[in-house]
Amino acid sequence: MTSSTTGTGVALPVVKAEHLGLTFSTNDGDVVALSDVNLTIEKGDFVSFIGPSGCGKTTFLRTIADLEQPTSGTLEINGQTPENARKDRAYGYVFQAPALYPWRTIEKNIALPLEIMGHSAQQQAERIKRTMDLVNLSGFEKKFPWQLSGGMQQRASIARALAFDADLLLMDEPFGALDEIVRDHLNSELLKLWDRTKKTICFVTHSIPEAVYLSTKIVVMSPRPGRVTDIIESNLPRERPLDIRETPEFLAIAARVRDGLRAGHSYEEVV
Ligand SMILES: Nc1ncnc2c1ncn2[C@@H]1O[C@H](COP(=O)(O)OP(=O)(O)OP(=O)(O)O)[C@@H](O)[C@H]1O
Repeated sequence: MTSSTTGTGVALPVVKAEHLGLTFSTNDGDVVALSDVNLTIEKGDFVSFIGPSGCGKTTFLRTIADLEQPTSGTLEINGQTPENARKDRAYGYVFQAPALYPWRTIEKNIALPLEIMGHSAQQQAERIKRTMDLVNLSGFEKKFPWQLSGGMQQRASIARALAFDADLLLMDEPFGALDEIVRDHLNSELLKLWDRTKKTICFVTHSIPEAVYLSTKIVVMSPRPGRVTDIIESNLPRERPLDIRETPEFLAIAARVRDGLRAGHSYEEVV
């Protein structure tokens, strides 16, 4: 893996966007998905992106993952271009829907990218065991996706993304389709996993409580064109029981996120 420190040993930001813009050319004209986005994400940050539909959250994640190409500005991942970071397997990606192959067992789903990367059977088995443990799915290796609940399937997708052993995890509304109780549970598991693995996480959400509960940094975005309207640093402790959501400190951060969304004239659209 390419070094992510400068020559002087100073850690490089994991993500650095400067004046980043992305305009899609469509038959109906140009769509400005991202405009003048400036953002630095440091190693170990848990960054949530919140904003109404169409403000460019997914596009930003996809640009980090080299699935979309910026049309202006610069974007570096560990000091590299997105293309080189992708080749370096710098990130794991978790999609909104679990996207597991129904004809493969959970362990075979996790193994697939490892097979493609040429890992030996023993390496695959080790990684499958480690990541299944991390997401509390041990014992379900031989099950098929359709034999698991929605929350368990999403945990399996997280295990698959973790199996790359990348330091950066990109998560696009991974719990959006789950009911609130399952979501609470997975949020608290994800925080523990983040704490144990020291990964950097970029997390897209529509939920203010979810963003505040999870993040060290909350990026508030606004649409037409997609831009960053506020970046809120959270001073909540790293260890967060679920009832932290009732504390004045938590509510104060949530109020600031809400204000940021209102300032972008978009609050009414956020659920
Ligand atoms: N491939 C594409 N071609 C043209 N326009 C696109 C494309 N992908 C996204 N867009 C447009 O770019 C804008 C940003 O879309 P994006 O999916 O990033 O928003 P989002 O904030 O993630 O929305 P949501 O919360 O609904 O997922 C939208 O106006 C969308 O219609």
